[in-house]
Amino acid sequence: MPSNNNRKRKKRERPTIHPKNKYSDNPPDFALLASLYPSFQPYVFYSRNGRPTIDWTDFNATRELTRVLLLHDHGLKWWIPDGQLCPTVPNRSNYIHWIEDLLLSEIIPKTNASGDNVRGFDIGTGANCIYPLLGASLLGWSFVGSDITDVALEWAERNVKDNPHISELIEIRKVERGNDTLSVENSHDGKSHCCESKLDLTENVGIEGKPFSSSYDLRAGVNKSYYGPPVLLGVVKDGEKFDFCMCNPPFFETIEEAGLNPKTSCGGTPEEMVCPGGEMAFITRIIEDSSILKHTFRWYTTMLGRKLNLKFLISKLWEVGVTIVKTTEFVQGQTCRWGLAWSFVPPARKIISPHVAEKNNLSFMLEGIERQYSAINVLESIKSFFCTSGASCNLNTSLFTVDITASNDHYKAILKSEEPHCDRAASCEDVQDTSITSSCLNLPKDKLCFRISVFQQTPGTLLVRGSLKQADSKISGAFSLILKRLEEVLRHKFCREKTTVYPS
Ligand SMILES: C[S@@+](CC[C@H](N)C(=O)[O-])C[C@H]1O[C@@H](n2cnc3c(N)ncnc32)[C@H](O)[C@@H]1O
Repeated sequence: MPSNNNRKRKKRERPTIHPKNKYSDNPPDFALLASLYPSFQPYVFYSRNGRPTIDWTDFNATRELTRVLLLHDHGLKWWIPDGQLCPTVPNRSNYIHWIEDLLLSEIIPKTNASGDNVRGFDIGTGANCIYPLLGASLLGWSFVGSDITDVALEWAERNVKDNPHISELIEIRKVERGNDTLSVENSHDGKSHCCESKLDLTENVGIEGKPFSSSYDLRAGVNKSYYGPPVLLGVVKDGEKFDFCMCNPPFFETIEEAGLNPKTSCGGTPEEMVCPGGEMAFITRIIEDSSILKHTFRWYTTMLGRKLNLKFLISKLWEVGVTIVKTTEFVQGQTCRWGLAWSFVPPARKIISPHVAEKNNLSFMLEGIERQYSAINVLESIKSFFCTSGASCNLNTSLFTVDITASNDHYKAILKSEEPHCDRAASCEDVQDTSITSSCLNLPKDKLCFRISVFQQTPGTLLVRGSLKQADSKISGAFSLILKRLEEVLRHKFCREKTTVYPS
C-alpha cells in the first residue's frame, strides 16, 4: 500500500492545467456565474465544504456550465441538443494550447504558404464544434471541422453561424460515407502500407527521435482495423495545406465499453463515442492517412484515452517514417488524456550555434527537467540571472516572458565567467588582454533590449528563446554567449543531465 506521503507526492507530481489556459490561475467561479446568468443559477448549490458547485451527473447542469463559460469567458454563443457530447471548456483548451506550443516552438519549420495565419483541421468536430470555436476565438486560427453525422454537421454549422465574428474562419465539412470500405492498402498508388515488421519498444514513451528497444509485434495492432468512413484521405482536398490536424477520436469499441461515468454526465451518443476497433483503429487510420498525405500537414496530432495504446501507436509512427514524435498528458480534475503529435517535415536544428548567429532569435532546448520544477521556476531563474548583473528585468507570468534591458556593463558582468571561451571566437584571435573588452565580444554601444520566452514542449522539456527587439540588429557575439551562459546555468539548476552538448 502506498504511504500517505507517497500519495501526496504523487498528487503533487501530476502535470496540471496548461499555464496559458485561461483557467489555470482562475478556475470558473460558479457563484459569480450564477449571479450573472439566471439560467445557470438553479444548477448551483453549496457543497459540504461551503464551495459552490454543480451536480456533475446532471447533463443539463454540465451543458449549462459549458454554455455560460463559453459566453462569459470567450464571447461565444453555443448550444447542443440533448444527449450530444458536452465538452468541458478548461479541458479542451489544454489541447488547443499544446498545439499552440508545437507551432510556436518552430522545431518543425512552417510549411504553410499563408504566412502567419494558422490553419487547422479538426477530425470529428462534433455538434459542439468546440475546437474550431476555441481555436478561432482564442488565437484567430482558421479551421476545417469534419464530421459524419447529420446532427453533428447541423449543430456545428449552427454554432459557427451564431458567432459571426469568427464564422468566416470555420468551414464545416461533411465526410462522404460512400467509400466506407476505402482502405489505405488499396488507396492511391496501390502500395501496401500494412506493417509486417517487428519494432522495438521501451518505456520511453514521449521522447522524440528515439526508436525503441524491446520486441513488439505490430501485427497485434492490425486486428484493430478501421472500416469506417474516410478520416483524412478523401476528405482533405487536392492542394490544401494545413498547419495541424487535431482529433478527439471515438475512444471505445462498444457502447457497453463506453458505459456511463457515474461521476460525470457529459452525454455522448454511440456515433460520437464508438467506432469498430476503438481509438486504436481510428488513430491507426489517421497515421496511415498521414503517411500518404505527409507534408500536407505540418503537425498531425490526436488525443488518446488510453495510455496503453501509446506504445503501439508510437511504434507504428516510426514504422511509417515520421521525423518527430511528441506526447503530452492532459490532466484536468479526475480526467486524464494523452496527446500524440508527429510530423514528416525534417525538424529544424535544436540549438542554434553561437557562431552562425545572423537572425534576431536564438533558442535552446532544456530537456530532462526534474519533475519538481515548472516553467515558472525556470522563468524566475532567468529573471534573477539577468537582475544579478543589474540589468532591468520585467517578468510576465501570463506570456511566459522576461523583458531585459542591458547596458554594456551589464553584459560584461554576466560574461565574466565566460572568459575562457573568448579565444574560440574569430573576432578574439588578436586579443592579448584576457579581460573582456567591447571589441572582443562585439558589445553594442547602446543599451540592448531583448526578450527571453519559455515554451512548454512536453512534460520535462522547455524551449527557451532569446529575441533581440531591434529589428535590424544582428545578434552580436555577446548575445549568443549570454544565451549559452544562461543555458548552462538553467541546465545545471533544473535538468537531470547537467552537461551542455553543443553542435560542432
Ligand atoms: C468523441 S467525438 C468528439 C467531438 C468533439 N470534437 C469534442 O471534442 O467534443 C468524435 C466525433 O467524431 C465523429 N466521427 C467519427 N468518425 C468520423 C470520421 N471518419 N470522420 C469525421 N468524423 C468522424 C463523430 O461523429 C463524433 O462527432
